[in-house]
Amino acid sequence: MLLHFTKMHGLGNDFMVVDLVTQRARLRDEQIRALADRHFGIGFDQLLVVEPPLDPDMDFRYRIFNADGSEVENCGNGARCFARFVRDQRLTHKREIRVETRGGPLTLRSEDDGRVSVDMGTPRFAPEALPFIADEESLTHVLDVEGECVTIAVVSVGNPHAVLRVDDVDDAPVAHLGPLIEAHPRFPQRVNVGFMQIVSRQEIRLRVFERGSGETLACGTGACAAVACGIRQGLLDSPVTVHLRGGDLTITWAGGVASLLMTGPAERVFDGRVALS
Ligand SMILES: N[C@H](CCC[C@H](N)C(=O)O)C(=O)O
Repeated sequence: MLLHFTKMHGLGNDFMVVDLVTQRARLRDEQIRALADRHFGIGFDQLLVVEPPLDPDMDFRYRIFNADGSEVENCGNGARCFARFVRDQRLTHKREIRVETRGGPLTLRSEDDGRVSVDMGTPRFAPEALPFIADEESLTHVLDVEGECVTIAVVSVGNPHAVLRVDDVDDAPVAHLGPLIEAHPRFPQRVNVGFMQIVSRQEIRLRVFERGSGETLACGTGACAAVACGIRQGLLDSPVTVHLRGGDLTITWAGGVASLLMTGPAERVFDGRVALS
């Protein structure tokens, strides 16, 4: 079968987006991994799948698969591209849609200036929310990484994140510590790893080694996670500008049970068709 898809990106975090509302297809893990390959396939950080909702109160089901084929709970940059895609494809005319994900419901709003605002829900710091193996909830935790003691903060924004502070993201040990923390045994379902440099109380620089995809140019849930941890530790004041390698996001959070709000761009690159074996 020929599968129609659209290649999109949010600040260089790139996606293959597939409409399975008007198309019928089942994608197996090995097919997703093959399509993710940047040399022998299409190449993407995540595959985003649009499906009819299971809950009639929702507009769509939003499924997310990493480059390694693992299905995950949330994808912030992808949510903005999802919102643009369903309107471009005339699957909805609504400006504001509610979508169901494995990590819970999201509200996506397409703004007049072409950007998309996403209500990312309430951050959860309890270790069991990630899951993360720890004796108690704490502002930070010390992780033994091959004999090196690494101080991290942990948070779930639907998907799990560990956030480290670094003096300068440009020489942060992303390639070394990223995979070691991603697969650390205290994270039974692995974890996304953020390296945060605090520039001021309302500005950070951030690099993210993503679970199942490696370092990406930007990570929306990673930006939300870093800001939530920084505000909770009294280091940041909302709203925060997050400088990622692919561009900037604005993250707002009033604390407590308030939602994290993210606003940023969503770009289409090309449409294509791929033969599924
Ligand atoms: N790039 C996505 C994050 C994907 C999360 C995925 N790497 C996971 O395993 O949770 C974002 O913009 O939020």
